[in-house]
Amino acid sequence: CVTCFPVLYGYFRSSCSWRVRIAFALKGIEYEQKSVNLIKDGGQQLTDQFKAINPMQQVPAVTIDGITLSQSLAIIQYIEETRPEPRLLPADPKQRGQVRIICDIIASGIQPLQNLYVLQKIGADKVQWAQHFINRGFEALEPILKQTAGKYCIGDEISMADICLVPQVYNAERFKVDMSQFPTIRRLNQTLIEIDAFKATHPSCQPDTPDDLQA
Ligand SMILES: O=C(O)/C=C\C(=O)CC(=O)CC(=O)O
Repeated sequence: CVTCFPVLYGYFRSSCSWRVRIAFALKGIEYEQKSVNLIKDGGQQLTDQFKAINPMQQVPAVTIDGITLSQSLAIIQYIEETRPEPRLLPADPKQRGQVRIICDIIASGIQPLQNLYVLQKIGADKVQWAQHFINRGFEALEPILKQTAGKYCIGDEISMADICLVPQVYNAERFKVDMSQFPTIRRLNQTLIEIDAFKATHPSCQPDTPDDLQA
């Protein structure tokens, strides 16, 4: 359907689903949410029905403009290219490069190593494992952000870097990472989390958030 609202297949505390919710919110795009419960029934993402939507059997996936997209950054880039206002990538190519460093460190270098699938596969202590990879990534992000940040990750304009950072800090807090080691990341997160598009899309207030985790 080309005329109806985009549909986001996601899960309240999937950090990658949250990235897409923030992007929709920042751009003021109305969308419908369909919950894919990653825990219930052994994981609804593993059903044949969902596999037809995303063969990687992960959230998020989005149907929009008559096509189905998966992979949060691909989704956000599509939204950016088709609904350019307000922009989520700076005009300056150097700053765009910096945005992409932050996004890639998080989306390739941290989150995939601490996601549910990996934690379920490894025999090791889940919390220690997750902490290790989040710490390793944040140790790289901290000095980079110290150089690039203004009010937000890259200067004073919200970008895809901020969209990736906040949900990753949420995961860090979930895994009890000591955030006092990362003052720049912590400061940016505190600023961003007060902005409507980040607040309204928080895992604690989604349609599929369980009652005991509701804010
Ligand atoms: O524990 C659960 O309830 C299930 C999964 C998640 O929240 C999401 C992840 O696996 C990690 C992530 O999104 O970064």
